[in-house]
Amino acid sequence: MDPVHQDFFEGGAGRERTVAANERAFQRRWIVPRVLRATGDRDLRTTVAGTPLAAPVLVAPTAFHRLAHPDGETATARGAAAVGTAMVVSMAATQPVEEIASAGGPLWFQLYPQPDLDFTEYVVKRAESAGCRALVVTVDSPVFGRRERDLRNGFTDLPSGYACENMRDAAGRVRSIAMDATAGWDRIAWLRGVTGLPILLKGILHPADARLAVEHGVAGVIVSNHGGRQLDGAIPTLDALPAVVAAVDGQIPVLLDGGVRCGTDVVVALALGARAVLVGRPVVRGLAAGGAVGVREALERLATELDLALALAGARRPVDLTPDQVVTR
Ligand SMILES: Cc1cc2nc3c(=O)[nH]c(=O)nc-3n(C[C@H](O)[C@H](O)[C@H](O)COP(=O)(O)O)c2cc1C
Ligand SMILES: CCCCC(=O)C(=O)O
Repeated sequence: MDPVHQDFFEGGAGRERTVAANERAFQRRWIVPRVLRATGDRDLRTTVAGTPLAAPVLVAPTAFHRLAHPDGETATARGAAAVGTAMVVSMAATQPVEEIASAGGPLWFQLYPQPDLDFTEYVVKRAESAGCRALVVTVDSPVFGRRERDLRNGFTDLPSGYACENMRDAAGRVRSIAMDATAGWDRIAWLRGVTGLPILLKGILHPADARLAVEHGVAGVIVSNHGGRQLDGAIPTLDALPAVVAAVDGQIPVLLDGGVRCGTDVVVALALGARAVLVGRPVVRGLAAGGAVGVREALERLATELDLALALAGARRPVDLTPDQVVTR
């Protein structure tokens, strides 16, 4: 891969403290196994916002897949479909959502709220018509994070020949993605009026925001700091998870992304109350290394490791894990 593009995929904001801390937070947790109780077949399946998943690991929305592999987002979607999980298509995808949907697996669509409401509605309708089953609204990006690697590399836009295909307006012109600092909670209420799709908010870290999310009738929240690409110094997601879980009090599912790299990481997040996790960079790395097969192998490996870790932790199903099975040292 072009090292400039690799820096885009791997990098984060500022001094990349949060990028590093997301992974480190998992290293500080230890699993306390239970014994002699997880009898019978294990079952990794779960359902989130109406979408059944073979395992509680989804593909996080990440931008610009054609820069990682010529087959782009379509390959990622094929890899996800092969393992029976959902892919969240980024608004900054380099292929049209209709084409990505041809892979056949369940898709959700990630939206950056745009200041042009008519255009926002147009994009949402398009995702809906393409068969996307949920809308993931990214709320941690009122402005764009300062990515030092990209600034140093002069990487400010897609190279020519590539476009954010889902940013085409009705006239076929590609708009640039705006970060909308004017979007408030009323925008979520507005979105609920323009789509019947379940809405999940991505980028919740504060328990008070989690409660507001419940009050605004969303179908779920994703505890996320955008993989450390927005606010450098933001709390590691695993550290933020317990308070968010307590705040929503079982009313909606809580998902988490950031730093999930292996099956035991998934066990820790589930035990602390996440319904499912999403993975960003591991999927991009799989895509870069081997296209659809690489994505499939990265996700299969996580599912296999999760199955093994569940068995050894004494859980038959993800919901059997309990918070007392994780300690912090
Ligand atoms: C290269 C890259 C591009 C991303 N693009 C988007 C995006 O378009 N929309 C979005 O909501 N999040 C985006 N994210 C954030 C991811 O959805 C997710 O929060 C993060 O990658 C999870 O952390 P992980 O990479 O450690 O798994 C991006 C992350 C990366 C690494
Ligand atoms: C305008 C592209 C946004 C991509 C993104 O969210 C990221 O790189 O983290």
